[in-house]
Amino acid sequence: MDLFNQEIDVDQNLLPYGGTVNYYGKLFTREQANQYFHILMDTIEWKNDEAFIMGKHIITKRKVAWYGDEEYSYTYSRASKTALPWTEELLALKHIAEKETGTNFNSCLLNLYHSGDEGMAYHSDDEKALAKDSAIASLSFGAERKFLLKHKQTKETISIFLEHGSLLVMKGETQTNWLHRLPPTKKAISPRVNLTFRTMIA
Ligand SMILES: O=C(O)CCC(=O)C(=O)O
Ligand SMILES: [Fe+2]
Repeated sequence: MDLFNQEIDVDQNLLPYGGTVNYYGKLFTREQANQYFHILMDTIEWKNDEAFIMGKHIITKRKVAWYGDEEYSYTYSRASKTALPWTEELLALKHIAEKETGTNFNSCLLNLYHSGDEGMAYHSDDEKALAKDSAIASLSFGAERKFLLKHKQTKETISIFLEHGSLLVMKGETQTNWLHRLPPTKKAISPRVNLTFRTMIA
């Protein structure tokens, strides 16, 4: 699959300690990635995200969607969602992520950032409903954005550029020891779609 990224060592751990993050680079040609981007924009049931933060009901500009094998319920910041059944393209992308990583996934959380104004604050994907220390495969389409990881104790920060049509994997103890965020940026004005394939405990 990695015909375009012969220079990328997918086994290289980008974290110095406390977890494993591998960047696979671009899995698709520009044309294929453009096609997936447009299909996802058009076919996914995008909704503004809701959360309760410090007692306040927040509605984000960023849109989200949640798909899975079953009608999993996913709760964070006291707002819950029920997984929708896979679309044809999501299932195809899930199979590609599974083949690349050698891991099976049963659900996918999608994010749509309309522009560089929208991002995601530091968090770990360590909810109880997720299998502990399971791999998370993150596919990106659209605007290239910076992705940051910060160690919870040492505060050491790692920066990765997520390209159009690329795959990033976080696994092992990454969610236990590291936070991650997608910072807003003045540079990217075009939209970005991100898919994170996950394993929910049935
Ligand atoms: O958009 C991204 O690359 C990160 C998304 C993310 O961290 C999440 O959905 O939990
Ligand atoms: Fe996350």
